[in-house]
Amino acid sequence: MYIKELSLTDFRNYGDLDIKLDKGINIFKGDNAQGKTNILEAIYLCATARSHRTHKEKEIIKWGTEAAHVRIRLQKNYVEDIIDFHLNQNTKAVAINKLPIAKLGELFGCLNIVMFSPEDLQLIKNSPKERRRFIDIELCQIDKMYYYALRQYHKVLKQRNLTLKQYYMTKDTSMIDIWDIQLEQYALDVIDKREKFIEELNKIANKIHFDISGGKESLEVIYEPNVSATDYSNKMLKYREKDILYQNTSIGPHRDDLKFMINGMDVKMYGSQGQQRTVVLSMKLAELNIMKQHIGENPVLLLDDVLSELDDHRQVYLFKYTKNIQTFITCTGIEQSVWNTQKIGKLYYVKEGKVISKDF
Ligand SMILES: Nc1ncnc2c1ncn2[C@@H]1O[C@H](COP(=O)(O)OP(=O)(O)OP(=O)(O)O)[C@@H](O)[C@H]1O
Repeated sequence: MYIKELSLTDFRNYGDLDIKLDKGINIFKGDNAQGKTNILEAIYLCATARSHRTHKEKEIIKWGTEAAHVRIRLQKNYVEDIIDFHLNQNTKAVAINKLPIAKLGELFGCLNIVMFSPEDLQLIKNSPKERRRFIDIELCQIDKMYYYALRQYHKVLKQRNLTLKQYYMTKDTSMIDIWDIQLEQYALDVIDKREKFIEELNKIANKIHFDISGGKESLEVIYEPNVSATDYSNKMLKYREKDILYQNTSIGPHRDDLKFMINGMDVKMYGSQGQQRTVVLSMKLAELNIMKQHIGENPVLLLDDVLSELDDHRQVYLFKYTKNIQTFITCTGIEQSVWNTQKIGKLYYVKEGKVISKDF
């Protein structure tokens, strides 16, 4: 799939923007704080209904205006889709082909993206939350049932935690029992789907990593569920007293993690910075590959200021695996390796929320 056209209205530092995009590589070049990442954020919003960098979505509305709007015209294998994302002070609304969707989850799978930014390079060192986010963003895009299970899981979890907080007044466990029955069904679904996904990811990331490391390193991606599906109900009962005491649910997939091993060594503890970066690159490329297999066409790749963080060798691999994929690159300067090895489709100069394009 590829994005043919992007229009922004009162989005971040853009008033009105309407740009046509290339099927191949689109580069957005400009100094810091000019609006390059804002473009990728708009695309990300149309894929996930969320911003990749803020939970306070009202921040995206251009200062001094009332509402922000993004429109994407998307070409898929056989059809053209239009995605409209609208945000005002009170509501967020999405329409696909001019028909408003009732639930934001319906958007998942319409535009598939993989984003790679310098923060991702910290994936291994960062908190488990970031690693869960990595799994969730990918899985939600390829499996709508996962999205619903995860959403329901978090909704019920919130209710259970609220009930735990009220326990000291009510001394009633019947409500906790009710939440536990519901929670179990969603938890097991989430664990099962994560398990299968990591198994697939592991196989592909291993091959890619082996290739990038010149056959020297064997990567293993290990799913570390906080609790296995078979132990789930027993552990929930066992930890209930503790949960009541701490007023929080201590067991479940909201505490899952991932572990990375190279030739049997824990990368988080012992890996060099270079090894950690290569693992993340392998993971991202595996992510692209899995998405392609599941949706039957290439997703769109967003590279936010990440090229300058990758050495020539890693850049070569990145581009080797992303041929024929529509790619958006933001940068302050263009790496020589890109000029030398890549056919650039369009180059955009970004300055103070204005964009000037140059065709190749
Ligand atoms: N709601 C908003 N209204 C108007 N301008 C905004 C809003 N939110 C952010 N900006 C402006 O957008 C600019 C930042 O844009 P962006 O994050 O895309 O920068 P960038 O070009 O990617 O920079 P860098 O290279 O530093 O990452 C800043 O000038 C900021 O003041």
